[in-house]
Amino acid sequence: MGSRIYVALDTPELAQALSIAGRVRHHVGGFKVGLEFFVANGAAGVREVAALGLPIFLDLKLHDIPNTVASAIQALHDLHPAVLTIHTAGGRAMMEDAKAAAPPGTKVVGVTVLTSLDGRDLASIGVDAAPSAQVERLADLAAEAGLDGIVCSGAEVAAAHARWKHGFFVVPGVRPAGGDAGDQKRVITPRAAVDAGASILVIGRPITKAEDPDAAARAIAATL
Ligand SMILES: O=C(O)c1cc(=O)[nH]c(=O)n1[C@@H]1O[C@H](COP(=O)(O)O)[C@@H](O)[C@H]1O
Repeated sequence: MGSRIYVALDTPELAQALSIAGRVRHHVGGFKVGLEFFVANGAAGVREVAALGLPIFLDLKLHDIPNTVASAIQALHDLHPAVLTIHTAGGRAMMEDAKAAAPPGTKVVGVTVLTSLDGRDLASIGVDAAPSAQVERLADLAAEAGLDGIVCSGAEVAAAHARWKHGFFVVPGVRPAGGDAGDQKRVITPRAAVDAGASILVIGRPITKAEDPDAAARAIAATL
């Protein structure tokens, strides 16, 4: 299989996204474009990144009533992303309708507990569970709803994988040993994430903010 590394092109600047993508493309498995890129550049921008020839992970983290989420996914149909995100917190009916609305071949994955949150953050929004327990609960719900997999931190992926053998597990919050966590609270090294069962790794700043993004991507790939 190709590299498990998806680079998060987190910028609203199309030229900058294309420049980084072009530099790293031989050492990564795909490109993730998220909210800031999509708001600024829309579907046309996504097509330009897709033209580089690697799979696209469209990270819109949709979270709304079922009809609105399903309609938004239908409106994205001709982009055919390899991976598309929604929030599991939208509930079972929303997840079912999202999956039904997605193009065949698109993996619809549900974000569980954002990697920028810890147990105290969950308590502050009224979730009386540790991140690990909450991820397991939401993973079960995502599997029941027919999603393809989930997004979770490296700390939870082994337990989630044990419960859901054929699930697709996306792990962000990935930092090479000693790397700056920034706003991430639940981080893991690339190697440990793969060993724990990650299907793909989402890596942004450790590659995109490096002086030489291609060298950074190569160095991370060499640890896998
Ligand atoms: O769905 C995601 O990709 C995601 C989920 C999550 O829980 N945490 C998380 O960081 N992400 C994304 O993963 C990327 C992480 O970027 P870096 O922290 O720069 O590596 C960003 O694009 C986030 O939007």
